[in-house]
Amino acid sequence: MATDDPMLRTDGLVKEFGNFAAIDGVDIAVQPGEFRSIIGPNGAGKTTMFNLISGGLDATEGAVYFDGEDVTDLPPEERIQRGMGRSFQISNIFGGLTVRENVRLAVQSRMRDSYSFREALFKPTGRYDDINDETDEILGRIDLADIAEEEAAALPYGDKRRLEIGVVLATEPELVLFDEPTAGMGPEETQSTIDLIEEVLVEQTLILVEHDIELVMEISDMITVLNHGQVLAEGTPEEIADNQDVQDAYLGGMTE
Ligand SMILES: Nc1ncnc2c1ncn2[C@@H]1O[C@H](COP(=O)(O)OP(=O)(O)OP(=O)(O)O)[C@@H](O)[C@H]1O
Repeated sequence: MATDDPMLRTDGLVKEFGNFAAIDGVDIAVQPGEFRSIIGPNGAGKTTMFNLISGGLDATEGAVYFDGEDVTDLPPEERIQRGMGRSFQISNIFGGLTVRENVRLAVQSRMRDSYSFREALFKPTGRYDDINDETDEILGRIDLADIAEEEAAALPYGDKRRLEIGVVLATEPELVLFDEPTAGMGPEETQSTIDLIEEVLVEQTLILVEHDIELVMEISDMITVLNHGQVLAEGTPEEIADNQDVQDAYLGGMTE
C-alpha cells in the first residue's frame, strides 16, 4: 500500500433499496491504525454502511477502496482474504469444537496453502509446531489459555466474545469491522469487551458501527455521524460532542 493511502476509503457511496437511498453519497477515509466509529440515529444507514464496507451488500453507485485497492465488486470472502476481519453478529465460532480448536482452525485457515482444514484438525498436533505456537500465543492474548480445552458452546457470553476476537485475530486482519459489539451486554461486560478490543487489536485499524453514543465518545479516535444516509458530521469525540447538528439529530433522536 502507498504510505499515504487510507486503510479504508469510500467514494460517493450510494445504496438504494428501490427508490430509497439508505446510503446517499458517503465519503469516508479511515487512516491506518485509526479507531473510527460510525454512529447515527435509528435508520441512519449504519448497518447498510457496514455491509457495503464488508461486501455483504453491493453498492448502487460509488466505490470502496481497501489498502488503496478498489474492492467494490469483491465478495466478502475476498475482502477477508485481503485483510478485512469482521467480528460479532456473524457466527465465527464452532460450538462443538473446543476453544483451542476454534483458534487453531482460524490460524490454519490463513495458512491453508500449506495444510488442509482436515489435516489441521485431525493430524497429530505435535507435527504442526508453527500452528500450535501461534494458537497458544493467541489463546494467551485473549486470556482463554486456562479454558482452552472447553467446548466453545459451553462458554459464558463474555468468553465467547473473547474467543470471537481470537478467531478474528488469527486471520491477521489489517482492518477489523465491528457491528454493535456490546449489544445486549451490561455495563461491566461492555467495558471489559471494549478493553479487550483496545488491548488485543492495538495494531489494527478498527471501524465500529454503534448505536451507543456514550461508548463511542470514550473509545474512538474519529467519529462519523450518519443521518438519513448522509454524513452529518465527522470529527474527534470532542468535536462531535460540541456539534449542534449532531445534538439536534442524534441526541434528539435518542430521547424519542
Ligand atoms: N433490505 C432493505 N430493504 C429496504 N430498506 C432497507 C433495507 N435495509 C435497510 N433499509 C432501510 O434503510 C434505512 C437504513 O437502515 P440501516 O439498517 O442501515 O440503519 P441503521 O442506522 O443501522 O438503523 P438501526 O440503528 O435502527 O439499526 C432504513 O430506513 C431501513 O428501513
